[in-house]
Order: sequence, then structure tokens, then C-alpha cells
Amino acid sequence: WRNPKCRGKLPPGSMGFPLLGESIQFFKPNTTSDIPPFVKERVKKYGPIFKTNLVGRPVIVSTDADLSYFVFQQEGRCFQSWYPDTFTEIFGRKNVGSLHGFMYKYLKSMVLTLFGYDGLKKMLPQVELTANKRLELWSNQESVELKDATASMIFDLTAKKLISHDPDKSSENLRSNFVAFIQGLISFPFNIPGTAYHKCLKGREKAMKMLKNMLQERRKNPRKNPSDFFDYVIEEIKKEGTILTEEIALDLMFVLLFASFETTSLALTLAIKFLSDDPEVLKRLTEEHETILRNREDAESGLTWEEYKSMTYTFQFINETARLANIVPAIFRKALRDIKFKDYTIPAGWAVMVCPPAVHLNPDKYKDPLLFNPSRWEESKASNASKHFMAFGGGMRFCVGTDFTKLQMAVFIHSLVTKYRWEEIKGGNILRTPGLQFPNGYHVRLHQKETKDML
Ligand code: HEM
Repeated sequence: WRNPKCRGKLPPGSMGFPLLGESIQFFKPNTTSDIPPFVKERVKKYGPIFKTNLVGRPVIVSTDADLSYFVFQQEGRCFQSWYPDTFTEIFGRKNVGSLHGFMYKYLKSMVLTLFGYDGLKKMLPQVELTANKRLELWSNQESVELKDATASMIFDLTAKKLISHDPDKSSENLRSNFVAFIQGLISFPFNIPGTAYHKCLKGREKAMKMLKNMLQERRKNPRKNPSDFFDYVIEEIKKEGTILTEEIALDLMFVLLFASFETTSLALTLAIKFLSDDPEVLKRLTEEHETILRNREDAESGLTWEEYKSMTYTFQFINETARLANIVPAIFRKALRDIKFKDYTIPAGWAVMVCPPAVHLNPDKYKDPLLFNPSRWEESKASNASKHFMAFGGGMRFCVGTDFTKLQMAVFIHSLVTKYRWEEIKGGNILRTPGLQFPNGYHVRLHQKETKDML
């Protein structure tokens, strides 16, 4: 294992111990917002591209913006989406990340009917209503734990949109099965009681059972006016010669529910923490949103799509949050054949781990990279993806939920900063394993703003 075969020159690096590789060092929890220590130490020793072994797989780690960009652009040609076995077991073998070619394109277009431009435009009033309702509820509490509270808000919204799931009317709590996923996804695949991986698999089993029952129930009693994703799937499955199966549809539903609430709630919680720490940014953001209200003819009307699109500083703020949050610390691919890059060869079959934090925290591209400074995006127009910004991935597999996330974050922030003040109560400390976590939550107390507080 120490000197793997290669028809060329492998990048430098250590393959660690047999089987274990360097997994223990990789998973070691840390509290830094900087490039993960595992990566930083090795870049210093070996340079921006190095080899290692993680959970039994030989891996090339890329912190090089050019190589990472090349990997994204070459999806389906030199590289292919690949994730460790833990991902496939938890997300299902037929999940969208593990599908390729025609089937993949078909699923992606299905998802985009929901989370694309038109779908989101229709969703805006619902997103605002949900944010307002939750904020009002939380403002009547002594303290609210933001990570969990925002996760519940987003999960309910997505579950309503996808499967018309109403947690108040259902006897079983669908979301309770989605716990501990972040910890289990990138972990050792030991399915032993007590491990995060085991908890995830149990959660998946229960959630899939519920989703399956719901889908079967709906198939028996189809609705007159199809309106959610289940209705859409049922119509598709009925079509002659369809390539969609119930298994694929259910795996997709599961991935979408997970991907939407866990990632966005982390980003929102961190965003509010940044606002608590930086009164200047909070002031500028509040001004942007109060201006929207002031310019409105009917003060009681809801947010319009044009108002949403006018939130220039808010989009800079969201990009800066995503840059520093590094919610997805590693993006995996597999080399489909031997690939030459600069002096090195990546052997066929090896995994490549693109490391977004290394790109986002590069001082040559981001001055004072650890400083939270939304205005740095003024010049680059807060684009969704580039060689130097890959919080939502890049290339063909670019995150289909990016605009949905931005909509939810911007609308929530609009309601929050125009109607409420808040004080920190406890928590808010960060742990990375290497995924972002708030081990003690982030507890705040919300206070409704007096009318005179507003500009
Ligand atoms: C802060 C929020 C989010 C972040 C940071 C994020 C990040 C990412 C990243 C980095 C990828 C690329 C993975 C790869 O290339 O292998 C991705 C893919 C994906 N995301 Fe997101 N995401 C977020 C929100 C969402 C939401 C809200 C949804 C649900 C609609 C979603 C659904 C997906 C799906 C289905 C894929 C797979 C796409 C594919 O394989 O083509 N994500 N996400």
C-alpha cells in the first residue's frame, strides 16, 4: 500500500497505515475556520496536490484551483462523481449523485422543474410566510436554538413542497429520522450500534419506509389537481417506456429532503452568528431591507420577485457566508482513466478529493481570507461558481439547490432584520469533523423591534 503502482509519477504524500490510511487524522475534530489542519499540514509538506488514503481508498487531494476546476469540467469524461460507500449506503444506491449519463440528466431536469427559476418564483410567498410565522413563534420563547429551529423550518417547507407532508397532521415525525447525517456521511463504514453511521442507516430505513408508504397511499388515491413532486413522480411512472422507477424516485426524495434542510440551516445559523459579531454588516444589511419596505407602495404587501432580485448586498453577504462556512469540505470524484496533470499522473480508479476550503481561504485570491467581509464580492458580482468559489460545486454537477438556498436565506434575513433584534444566549462555537457543526447549538433570544427602532 505504501508504493502504489502508477504508469507515471504519483503526487507526493503518505498512504498512512494499511486499511486505515490517514483516516484518523482526516476525521480528527478541529475548531478552526481556516483550511482543515489535515490539509494545511500536508500542503506545507508536499505542495498543493498530494496523495493519501482515506477509509481504505487511495485518494489524490487537490487544493489546486486549476486541477479542481479541471476535475469539475471533465465530469463524465476523465472523471465521474464518486462518493465513499458510506454516502451510497445512506443516500441509496440509486441516488442522483451516483447516477450518470442519461438517467442522471433525466433526474436533474425533474429536480429543476421544482427548484428552477419558475418553481422558486412561485414559492416566494410561501417562503416568506413560513419565515414570518416561525420568527413570531420564536420571539415568544425565552431562547431559541437556531440550528435546529431553522432546520425544522426548512425541512417542513421542503417536505410540503415535495410530498405535501404536514408535520402537524402526521402521526409520525419524518424529520426525526434525519438526525446525525452529517456525522455519518463521511465516517468509517462500521455498521455497529453506537456509531454515527449505524444511526444514519437506521434513520434512513425508517424515513424510506415512511416515504414509501406515503407514495403508495398517493398512488391508490391520486389527487385531482397534481401539485407536488409525488404527483409528478406518479404521473411519470405511469408513462409507457418510462425510465423512472419507484426506487429511484424515493432515493431522490430522500436526498432532496436531506440536502435542503441540513446545508441551508447550517448556513443560516452561521450567517446570524456573523451578523451578531459584526454590527457594521448588520447595519448595512438592515438598511438594504428597510429601503425595500420604504419604497413599497403597499406597506402590507409581501416581497415581490423584483424586490428579492434587488437585494445586492444580501447576495454578497450570502456568498461571503458560504465562502467561510465551507459546509461541503470535500467533493469526490473518481478518475475514469490515467490522467496527467502538470508533472503528475492520477491513476485510473483513484478517488480525487477537491477541497473547497483551500480555494476559499487562499490569501492570493481573498485578501485577509479569514475576515468576514461581504463587500469583497462587489467586484466579482457574487457569482454562483468559479475557479475560486466552489461552495456549491461546479461543472455539470453544480448544486441544483443553490438558488433555493439563496431564496430561503435572503427571505429569512429580510424578515429577521426588519422585524427583530436578537441577543446571544449561549453556544455558537464551531466544530469541524471535517463537516461544520454547532456542538452546543446557537441559542439566541429574539425581540420584536419597536416601530421607532426602524428607520
Ligand atoms: C448551503 C446550502 C448548500 C450547499 C453548500 C450545497 C453544496 C453542494 C455541493 C458542493 C454540491 C456538489 C457535489 C458534487 O459535485 O459532487 C451539491 C450538489 C447537490 N445539491 Fe447542494 N448544497 C446546498 C443546498 C442544497 C439544497 C437546498 C438542495 C435541494 C434542493 C440541494 C441539492 C443538491 C443535489 C440534488 C446535488 C447533486 C447534484 C448532482 O449530482 O448533479 N443542495 N450541493
